[in-house]
Amino acid sequence: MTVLVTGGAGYIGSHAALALLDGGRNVVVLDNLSQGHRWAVPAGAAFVEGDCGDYDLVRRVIAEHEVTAIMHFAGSIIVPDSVIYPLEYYYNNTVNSRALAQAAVDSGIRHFIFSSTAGVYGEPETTPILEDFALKPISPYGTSKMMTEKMLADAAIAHDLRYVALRYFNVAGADPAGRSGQTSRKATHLIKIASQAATGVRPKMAIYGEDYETPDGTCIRDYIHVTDLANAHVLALEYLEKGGESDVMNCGYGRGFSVREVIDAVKQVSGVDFTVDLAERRAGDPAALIAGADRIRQKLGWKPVHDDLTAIVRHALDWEESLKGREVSAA
Ligand SMILES: NC(=O)c1ccc[n+]([C@@H]2O[C@H](COP(=O)([O-])OP(=O)(O)OC[C@H]3O[C@@H](n4cnc5c(N)ncnc54)[C@H](O)[C@@H]3O)[C@@H](O)[C@H]2O)c1
Ligand SMILES: O=c1ccn([C@@H]2O[C@H](COP(=O)(O)OP(=O)(O)O[C@H]3O[C@H](CO)[C@H](O)[C@H](O)[C@H]3O)[C@@H](O)[C@H]2O)c(=O)[nH]1
Repeated sequence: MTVLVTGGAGYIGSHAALALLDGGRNVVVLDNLSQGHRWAVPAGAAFVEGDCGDYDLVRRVIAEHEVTAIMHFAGSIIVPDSVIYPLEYYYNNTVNSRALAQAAVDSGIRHFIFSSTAGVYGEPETTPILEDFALKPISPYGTSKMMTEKMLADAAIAHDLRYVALRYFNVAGADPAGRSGQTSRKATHLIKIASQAATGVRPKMAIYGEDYETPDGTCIRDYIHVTDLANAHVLALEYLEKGGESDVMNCGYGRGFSVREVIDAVKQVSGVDFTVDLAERRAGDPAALIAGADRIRQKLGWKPVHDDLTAIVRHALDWEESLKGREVSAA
């Protein structure tokens, strides 16, 4: 019994692989290393370099490793890039997911966990955001994920496959034991950028807009620690194995912090007063995104243990320091 983790050389997938291994499961990682790093694959996991959209390869990996479940993290993740290169995003996130799902169904895989995003909701009129809100993505990235969710829903009706799509809010932090963290070659996420500014990897950073309708004028997001998120995946798999129905679930804590509060926390924890410029609003940023987070707690019994901005920032900073000297571009 082995779990196939696509994208397990990347940020969230490597943490999920660690959580699975910590729980005593066998893991095989399939990653094409387009963004991830071979060294980020946890030591106890088998590794296959290749594409999750390669149907024959996936069938072979499933057979050779006796895979019984799939966690699908592989994908392209940068929202503004998806606006510039939409067809590449639909290819990597939707077309390749279709091939993976086909290989899963044809191989008799019955349990599938999918990395979705709060981006499927677009700009909701009210917050917190519940799972049954209308899906109105405003980027090709969000649409590519929504399409994969729909494919899985239809496949689950037609075939002996059940799935959980986890809609992540803002993922941040790093493994508390320092075994993995955010290593993406092209950093865009706020806590990663601020950690790079605090550790001298970048000279300064900017706040994208201070004129939103929020208490301090900057955007509010629901930051979830990557280790709590990884554990949610393990619980989602156990839920399916116990016979749970296919479902979609938000992954967030149900509270938010503003961009300014996050930057203040990074400055406070690091003790570094790095330069912060004020820049124009970034296109497509909703003012506030907070998860309605009851469903995942009720259905999976998920109990987060790192719901603490200081801890999230501390772990992100520790990871950023540990990256110095490794082969990772800061761009
Ligand atoms: N980071 C976030 O805040 C966030 C938020 C919502 C959803 N997600 C989703 O979570 C998943 C993981 O994101 P991440 O932050 O760990 O990104 P990441 O870039 O660190 O990891 C993605 C991994 O997938 C690999 N990959 C990409 N395309 C592949 C393919 N076709 N075949 C095999 N491997 C491939 C990359 O090499 C990389 O190792 C993605 O699907 C992303 O859309 C992330
Ligand atoms: O250098 C920076 C980077 C970010 N921000 C701001 O910080 C906030 C958070 O931005 P991120 O880029 O960290 O995250 P997003 O909210 O844009 O998007 C992330 O969270 C979404 C859900 O909330 C989706 O899950 C999406 O896939 C994921 O990338 C935004 O207001 C952004 O404008 C800055 O001010 N300066």
